[in-house]
Amino acid sequence: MTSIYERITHQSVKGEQISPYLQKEGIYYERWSADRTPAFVQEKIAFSEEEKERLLAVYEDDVIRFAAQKGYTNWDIAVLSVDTPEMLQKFGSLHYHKEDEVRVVVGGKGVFIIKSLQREGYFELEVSIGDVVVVPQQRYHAFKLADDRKFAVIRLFTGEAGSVTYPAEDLSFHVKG
Ligand SMILES: CSCCC(=O)C(=O)O
Ligand SMILES: [Fe+2]
Ligand code: NI
Repeated sequence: MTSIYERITHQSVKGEQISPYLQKEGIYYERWSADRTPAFVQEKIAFSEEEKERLLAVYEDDVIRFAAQKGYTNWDIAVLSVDTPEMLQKFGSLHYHKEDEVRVVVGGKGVFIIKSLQREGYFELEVSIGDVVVVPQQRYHAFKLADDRKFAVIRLFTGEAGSVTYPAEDLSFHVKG
């Protein structure tokens, strides 16, 4: 269930407060139907290439519509878990991109840690299957797994470079909070 936790104020934001909160923070958010998830997504941590293709296929119509609507030109699927320490390390470090970070959650749960526009510090956005999130270019953020230790997303890009990661410096940031 989507939720927000403000690290500085220790406030939580849930339910219908989520959309207005993210709008004020400049984070695009929408919900897609999550009732199309193939059974293997719940049962496994790592997916075969064939399973990744199957997962992309069940979202393909929505992905094509969304890409056309927002001008994204290509997409792929990324699966993070305790079995992908290098990706966890890379995305767990504070960073930004020079294009939007566009993620459709198609498996598991995850936490985006995003630098607030409204106040000092960072807020944590926990997302799950069906959540669509766009972290705008240049925005400082990081990522960590949630309690079910795996996270599968469809990533949409505007350029061939994909989402190149640029390290960000902020001494007040700690991925654990
Ligand atoms: C793998 S989705 C979220 C992690 C992230 O910040 C990124 O992909 O750049
Ligand atoms: Fe990122
Ligand atoms: Ni520290």
